[in-house]
Amino acid sequence: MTQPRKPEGRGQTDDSGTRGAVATRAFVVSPVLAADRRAAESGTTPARSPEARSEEAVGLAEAIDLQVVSAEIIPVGTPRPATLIGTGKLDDLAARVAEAEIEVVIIDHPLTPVQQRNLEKALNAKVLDRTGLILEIFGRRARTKEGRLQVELAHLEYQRGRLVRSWTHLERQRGGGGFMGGPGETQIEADRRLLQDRIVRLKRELETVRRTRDLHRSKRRKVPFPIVAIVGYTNAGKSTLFNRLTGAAVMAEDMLFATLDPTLRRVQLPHGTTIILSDTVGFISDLPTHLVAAFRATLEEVIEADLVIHLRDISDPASSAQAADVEEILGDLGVDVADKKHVLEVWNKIDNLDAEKRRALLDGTRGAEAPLAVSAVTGEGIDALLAQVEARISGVVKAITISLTPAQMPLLDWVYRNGDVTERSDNDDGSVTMTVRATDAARREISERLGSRPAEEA
Ligand SMILES: Nc1nc2c(ncn2[C@@H]2O[C@H](COP(=O)(O)OP(=O)(O)OP(=O)(O)O)[C@@H](O)[C@H]2O)c(=O)[nH]1
Ligand SMILES: [Mg+2]
Repeated sequence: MTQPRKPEGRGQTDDSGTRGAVATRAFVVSPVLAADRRAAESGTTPARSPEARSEEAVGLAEAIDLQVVSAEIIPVGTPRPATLIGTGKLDDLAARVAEAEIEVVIIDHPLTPVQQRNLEKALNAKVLDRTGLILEIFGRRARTKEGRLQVELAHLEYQRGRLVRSWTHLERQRGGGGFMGGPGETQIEADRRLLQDRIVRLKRELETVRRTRDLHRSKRRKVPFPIVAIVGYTNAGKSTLFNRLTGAAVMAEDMLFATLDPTLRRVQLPHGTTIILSDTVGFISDLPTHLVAAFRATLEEVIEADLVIHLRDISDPASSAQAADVEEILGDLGVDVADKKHVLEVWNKIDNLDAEKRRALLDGTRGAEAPLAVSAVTGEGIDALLAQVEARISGVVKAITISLTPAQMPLLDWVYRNGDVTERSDNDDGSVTMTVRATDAARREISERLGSRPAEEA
């Protein structure tokens, strides 16, 4: 068995309980199944080491202010259906849980409801699996009404999935004389209906909130500025970069899922192009599917973005596994990650690398197609990033020259609001000729409204 490890870094919790209230003491247990290990070693996807996974689980636990007393990796040969972990290891764990006065045990592996219940009994502590933990974090972070509703919905869907599973399980057990003494079939049916009712009600409420937001969005969409969305694994430095580029003060913390609700800000690029920059929720491996689905609507900023910045923490040893996870989720959202014109990969935290690694990395990033390397903290590479973003966006924003006849003057105000007017001359015949910089969408609309195809400039 692996040595219990005292986690370092990140610690916003300590023994003295700096937050006044006494922190809840927790163990983080990462079961490593022999089958999972073999799959990882056969290497179809970039693998994370069990240590990296464990460290991430500690970060997740700390994100809900648990005081992680110990983190350990437990190899599991054959998973036990009742408890996942074998009896000997479980007894050993239970003794240490009691001794260290642990209230919560995080098991970084999916648990069936039965396993969760049995483990709670055996350990005499609350047990949360990875999905439960992530849902917990999201529940705490949600700020907007929509965010809260989305998390609640994901929670209910998660519960429903588990109810169904345990129900099937019990049905299989029927006649076998009561297995775990769980709720009876009718009770579960009733629970399920109750859940279903709440899900339906919640979805309706969410729909109302979304309609209002869509209204705001379509108003914003008329604004001629292209949207650039920063996405990436949780803790990659998205908010730090966002703050650096916008001068805003969005919460950037060494904490997983510091950002939940998307934040938008207007930014002016060096050559005058204005963009709307969006900071979004971080991604994580094994992100519960309910959660991805629930956040789909908020992630529409990403789906609709004119440019997606995929920010990676290149100093994290798990960086390539994280990038693979992010690309998978982006793909699920309908973003074509292979389209390098649309998705710009940026390597962050280069200040964290030692000189040798850094040189090796930067030598590899010289080519035109190579990712940009930056440090959101020191500001290194940021000018090059801005130039790159502007170059990409200039393909989206183009200048057009239009003329409004005196009869079309009522449209003048609209043009000003929907484009960036860079030149204007008022002609003797009462018409107005102007040069307008506008996005693809806005240009289309201008030509529709004017009933003519405006001349496009380079
Ligand atoms: N050394 C170094 N640290 C950085 C850099 N960029 C961000 N960080 C740190 O990384 C941690 C996470 O930064 P955030 O900006 O909150 O990351 P995020 O991607 O927004 O995270 P979530 O919102 O939780 O998904 C913070 O402690 C930052 O100070 C960088 O370029 N170099
Ligand atoms: Mg953030």
